[in-house]
Amino acid sequence: MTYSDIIYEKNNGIAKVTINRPEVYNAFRPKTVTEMIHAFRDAWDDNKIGVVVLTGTGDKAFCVGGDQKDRGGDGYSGAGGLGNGIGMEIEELHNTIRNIPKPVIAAVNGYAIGGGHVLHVICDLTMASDKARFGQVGPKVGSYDAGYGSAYLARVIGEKKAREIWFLCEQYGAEEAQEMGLVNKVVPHEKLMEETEEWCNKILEKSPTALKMLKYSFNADSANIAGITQLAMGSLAMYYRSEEALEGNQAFIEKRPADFRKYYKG
Ligand SMILES: CC(C)(COP(=O)(O)OP(=O)(O)OC[C@H]1O[C@@H](n2cnc3c(N)ncnc32)[C@H](O)[C@@H]1OP(=O)(O)O)[C@@H](O)C(=O)NCCC(=O)NCCSC(=O)CCC(=O)c1ccccc1C(=O)O
Repeated sequence: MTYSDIIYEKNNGIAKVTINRPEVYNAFRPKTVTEMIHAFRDAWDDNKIGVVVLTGTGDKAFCVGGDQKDRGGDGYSGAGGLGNGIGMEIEELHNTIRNIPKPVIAAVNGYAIGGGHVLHVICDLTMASDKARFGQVGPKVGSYDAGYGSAYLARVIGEKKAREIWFLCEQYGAEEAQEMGLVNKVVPHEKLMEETEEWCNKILEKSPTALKMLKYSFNADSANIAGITQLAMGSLAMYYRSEEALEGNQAFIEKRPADFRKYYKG
């Protein structure tokens, strides 16, 4: 596969997947997601690779979720049978990052927002630049991730904080994210890749089979969330087709606040 939306590199046991759409803050479209799945599967298949790094191009954003300009009344533009009706194979990508039997490190170099935030949550470890910003925006733009994005987030940081993140849609700096257990380590922005590679090399000194079984064990305890994710993505596909969801999407594109008040009926 020739990649246009990502950069995929392999070096000394480390595979690096870089989302490469800086003009939209590394938002993903259907093609981006398909390319990411392909790259993660290659890293899975390659026995010389022991660890995968996920990051974004530039110093503005890691990833800000789905490309809102690619979304309309039928969900994202790749509409078809794959992807549970959403129009992109995001559920498959989430499961691939979860199930690849090698540690995946998110190197968060800027905004990790919306579906981009969900990606770092699913990764095994998160290394954050001191300039990184974290948050969910779904309810502001007529969207949600009620699978790993909420249920697994609550496992990671606890129910109260997870609910706050989704219900208030605020942003959190790197230090605050570390305090709530959302990231493992915060480093100076310019040292992000150096420090991430140091962790990769520490991991590569360990037994790959032990690491694989440990990842399976950690995953087993939250494996039911794969089922919740199926339901969540199926319901999201239906929600995307509603007037209420479209209002959020249109408001973002038109750079105006969404008017959701009219949907509080009674
Ligand atoms: C990321 C922001 C907080 C950055 O704000 P700011 O610094 O003020 O910069 P902006 O001027 O807003 O943005 C700069 C530039 O980037 C464009 N852009 C930003 N985000 C997106 C995007 N998601 N899609 C397309 N383009 C984007 C923006 O338009 C500007 O370009 P101009 O040409 O200058 O206009 C802020 O931008 C922000 O909040 N962005 C919205 C992010 C967003 O809506 N993400 C999707 C949320 S959906 C979700 O959270 C749950 C759903 C989910 O996870 C999911 C599940 C299944 C499939 C898909 C998704 C999914 O993520 O959509």
